[in-house]
Amino acid sequence: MHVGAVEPGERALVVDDLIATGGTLCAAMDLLVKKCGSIIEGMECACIIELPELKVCIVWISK
Ligand SMILES: O=P(O)(O)OC[C@H]1O[C@H](OP(=O)(O)OP(=O)(O)O)[C@H](O)[C@@H]1O
Ligand SMILES: Nc1ncnc2[nH]cnc12
Repeated sequence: MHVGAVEPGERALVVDDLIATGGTLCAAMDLLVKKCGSIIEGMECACIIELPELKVCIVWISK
């Protein structure tokens, strides 16, 4: 993620191409909150492909 990628007042959509354990997607969300949390109005995430055999269910809560 580049410095200044998200500016004050903007919304953020985090997209990962594939979700396996969800670790990468959660880490990206955590990074956004850590760096820009106080200036982001809304955050959502999405993935294109999931691996259903892993039966992953993500509950991400901003810390
Ligand atoms: O849900 P997770 O368990 O975190 O796994 C998903 C991540 O794994 C893959 O990336 P990878 O680390 O293989 O690198 P790549 O993007 O270069 O393929 C994929 O692109 C996701 O970003
Ligand atoms: N279990 C998995 N299968 C395929 N690609 C992956 N990328 C990360 N985890 C993966």
